[in-house]
Order: sequence, then C-alpha cells, then structure tokens
Amino acid sequence: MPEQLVFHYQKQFQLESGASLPGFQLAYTTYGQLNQDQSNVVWVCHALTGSSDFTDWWGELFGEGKLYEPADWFVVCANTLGGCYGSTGPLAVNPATLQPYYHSFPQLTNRDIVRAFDLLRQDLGIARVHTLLGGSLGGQQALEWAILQPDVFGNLIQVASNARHSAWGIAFNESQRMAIRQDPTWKISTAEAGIAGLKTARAIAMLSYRHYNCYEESQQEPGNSITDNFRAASYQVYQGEKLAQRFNAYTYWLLSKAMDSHNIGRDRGGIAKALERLQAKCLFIGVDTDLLFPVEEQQQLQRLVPGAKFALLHSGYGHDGFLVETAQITQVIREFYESETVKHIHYENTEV
Ligand SMILES: CC(=O)SCCNC(=O)CCNC(=O)[C@H](O)C(C)(C)COP(=O)(O)OP(=O)(O)OC[C@H]1O[C@@H](n2cnc3c(N)ncnc32)[C@H](O)[C@@H]1OP(=O)(O)O
Ligand SMILES: N[C@@H](CCO)C(=O)O
Repeated sequence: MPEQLVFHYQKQFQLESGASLPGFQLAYTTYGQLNQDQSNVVWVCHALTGSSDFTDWWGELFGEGKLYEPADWFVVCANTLGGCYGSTGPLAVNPATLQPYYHSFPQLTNRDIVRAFDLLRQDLGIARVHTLLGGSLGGQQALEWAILQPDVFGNLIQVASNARHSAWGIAFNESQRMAIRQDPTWKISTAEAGIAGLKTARAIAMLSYRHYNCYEESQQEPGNSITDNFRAASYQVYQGEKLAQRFNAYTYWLLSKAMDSHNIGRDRGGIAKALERLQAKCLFIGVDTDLLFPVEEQQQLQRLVPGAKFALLHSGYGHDGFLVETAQITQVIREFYESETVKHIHYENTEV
C-alpha cells in the first residue's frame, strides 16, 4: 500500500526569481521498501494537475505483476511545491502575515521545484535514484533535475515532454490564464477566486491534451437534430466542473507559469550545453498524436544526448496518451532496461 507522508523544510528557500519562501512542506507518497544498497529507487514527477499518489493516475505501472512491483522497487513521488495536494502552495498560510499567500505566492520555476524535491531526497538519505520518471510538466522537472544533480540518477525516462517550453505551449497556457483573469472573482483574495475562469481554462486545455480523432470518436453527436447542448459541448463543461472540484486557480496559474519558463538551457549556455551535463541513460518517449508536446521535441532531445533512446507510443488520445497508454509505456521501458543490460554486458566483453 502506498504511504502518504509530509516533509518539512524549515529554512529560508531562495527562488530563481530572487524571492524566497520561509520554508515549505512537501506531501509525498512512497511505496515498497528501500533496499540496503539503495539500488531500487524510482522517483516519479507528476504532471500539471497530478498529486503525489502516482497509483491514482499511473496505477497501471505500479503494483503486483506490473512494471514496478512493490516487492522490488521503492517508489517516491512528491506533490510539487506550489501544488494543492498537501504541499505548500498559494492556499497555505504565509507565516509572515498569518494569512494565506493567495496571489502573493512567489513565482516558481521547474528549477526551484526540483531543488525542493532534492531536499526531500537528501532528507530520505537517498544517494542514488535508479530511475527518474516523469510525464508532461513532470517530464520537464525530471530532465531539469537530472541536469542539476547528474550524479544522482542512473536512468531518466521522460514522457511527452521537452527541453524548453514551446511558443505554442506558452500560447495555450496564456489563453487559459486569460480565462482566469476574465473571472471577476479572480481579483478577490479567497480560496475560490477565479474558479469559473479555471473551468474555462481546463476546457481550453483539453483541446491541447486530446486530438481531433479522439473527440470525433467519443463526442460525435448521435443524431442530426439541432440542439442547445451538443455532446462535445457538455463534455467541455463537465471537464471544467470536474477539475474545479479538485484544484484551485492559483496553483493552476502558478504551475502553468512554471511550465512556460521551462528552459534547461537557461544560464547554462543553451540546451545542447546543458544536456552535456547528463550522466543518466535516457529514454525519451513521445505520443504520435501529441499536439502540445509534438514528437519532434523528444526526437530532438534524443539526437542531442549521446546514446539516448526514443520510443513512440501510438494513441488516439493525443498528449493525454501519456496517462492512458500504460501497456505501451511498460513495454518500451522494459525494452529500454533490457537494452541497457545488453549494452553493459557487451562493454564488459569488449574490455575482456
Ligand atoms: C499525470 C497527471 O498528473 S494527471 C493527474 C490528475 N488527473 C487525473 O487524475 C485525471 C487523469 N485522467 C484523465 O486525464 C482522463 O481520465 C484519462 C486521460 C485517463 C482518460 O480519459 P477519458 O477516458 O476520455 O475520460 P475523461 O476523464 O476525459 O472523461 C470521462 C468523463 O467525462 C464524462 N463525459 C463523457 N462524455 C461526456 C459528455 N458528452 N458530457 C458530459 N460528460 C461527459 C464521463 O461521464 C466521465 O465522467 P467521470 O470522470 O465523472 O466518470
Ligand atoms: N491531464 C494532464 C495533462 C497535463 O499534462 C493533467 O491534468 O495533468
């Protein structure tokens, strides 16, 4: 059974922006047991609206008989700094004012977020991580972290993600924030501020997470009559309502901005130079119908990292295929591990 825990960091935490937080907490989930030589750690980074409970949204990868068996692996996932599933975020109380941060929560970057994860890793006494795995925003964080702390990670598996957020991706995110800004309640400092805007933002986002074919297959109108509530329309409304039940507009805003600023090359002499720091063996996975993180982004990464592998998932879903196509993900990760073993044996034979 996954265990839910909380890490407290009680010192000043400096952010890339120059602002700082007077400490923070991270909610995290673990599963399985850390082995004696610490060779069985898998660290998972979640996507934009995910929680630390990876068994909730990537459950097909973890469990008995699955890719990562609890008997063999020690899996850790932390809710992102700024998140709304137990980690310090905009709804947390600012100790300086004794009021929730709300709009005053400082802007974060993926580099800040993974520095916070790394403090948790150190607190857990984990010196080496066998595999760092993340999708979408979580994939951006995984890559950033593997560059920041290259000697920690043995394997990096990045799914449906990139090295620098694209102009297209930023435009989508800004369109979503425009919806939040248009909500008159966004100006008021309450937990519910901007919630109607958040619903619209999610509806816009869905168009980047899915694909034309996916909507055609699941939301085509059954008849030919004119209606005021087309199936595809009510689907959009429902997806907005559903997110509003479990998220808030502040965290959405904050993390979408963190995604916009994602650029592994910042202050490192560019992307290619930053990638030279990697020590992990890398697998970049793309989804063939992904409109938000098109496969060219993962293929570019594979070309720039010597020895890296690329795998393509086939999905009708689009970007969200990274959550759905778990059978294919299992297969390509198994093949990746096997190919690394073969390579290792080959090197040993060559040396002999
Ligand atoms: C990695 C991450 O961090 S994500 C973590 C947080 N996110 C989640 O946990 C959600 C992850 N899940 C998903 O994104 C999706 O459920 C997927 C991608 C896994 C699967 O997508 P789908 O099978 O298309 O399901 P999707 O959730 O989009 O829609 C189904 C829902 O829409 C409803 N629905 C379908 N058509 C319509 C319609 N025309 N009108 C209104 N509602 C509709 C369904 O009844 C269903 O409702 P329910 O969720 O309350 O059961
Ligand atoms: N469905 C994903 C999409 C973003 O990667 C999420 O809600 O986090």
